[in-house]
Amino acid sequence: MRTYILASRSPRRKELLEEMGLSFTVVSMEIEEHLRTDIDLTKAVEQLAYEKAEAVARCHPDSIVIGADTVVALGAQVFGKPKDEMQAREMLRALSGKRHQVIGGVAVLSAQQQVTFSCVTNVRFYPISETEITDYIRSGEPMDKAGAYGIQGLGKRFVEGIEGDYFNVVGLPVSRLLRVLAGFETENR
Ligand SMILES: Cc1cn([C@H]2C[C@H](O)[C@@H](COP(=O)(O)OP(=O)(O)OP(=O)(O)O)O2)c(=O)[nH]c1=O
Repeated sequence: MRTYILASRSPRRKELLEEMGLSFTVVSMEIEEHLRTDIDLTKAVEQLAYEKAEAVARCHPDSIVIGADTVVALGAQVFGKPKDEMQAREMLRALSGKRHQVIGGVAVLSAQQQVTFSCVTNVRFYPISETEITDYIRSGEPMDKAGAYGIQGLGKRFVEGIEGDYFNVVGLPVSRLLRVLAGFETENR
């Protein structure tokens, strides 16, 4: 039986996988996250997930390594994690009253097999006032999250509606991932 490694520092991804009863360790490598703009956005996000997983898989060839990446797309604009509070404010202003896509890329790698996939969830925000934005930034919640919000936290107050996988927004499309992992299990038998 192979061991699983989650190649991510995200506490949300760890929690989501733990809730599913998967036994795994966390090993993450610092990689330079560069989102390609010459390919389709979903493919570029998958590629980042792949790079995160591959950096760890190289040192752990006997494990099944899971990498993930999440970005927020508003038309042609793509938001990762805000660099500072000013950028968080700009992202929240842009998302206010609009519908955006949360794109999650996932890569699962073993020595024998590599699967990458992406998941898109539509999220619509109510209009958000400057005061709400200021209060929200003061909470500290936006700073380590793509699009500067956390749907699972105080950020839920902005959400008018959602279409698609909620858990993809939180950081990991767990149900699809478990199905992919089941394929790796079969391969191991
Ligand atoms: C939109 C949204 C994102 N997020 C989080 C999920 C991810 O942790 C983060 C996006 O940043 P990522 O760069 O995808 O991941 P990370 O830096 O947290 O972790 P690692 O690269 O080590 O895997 O935003 C939420 O927690 N809630 C939300 O509603």
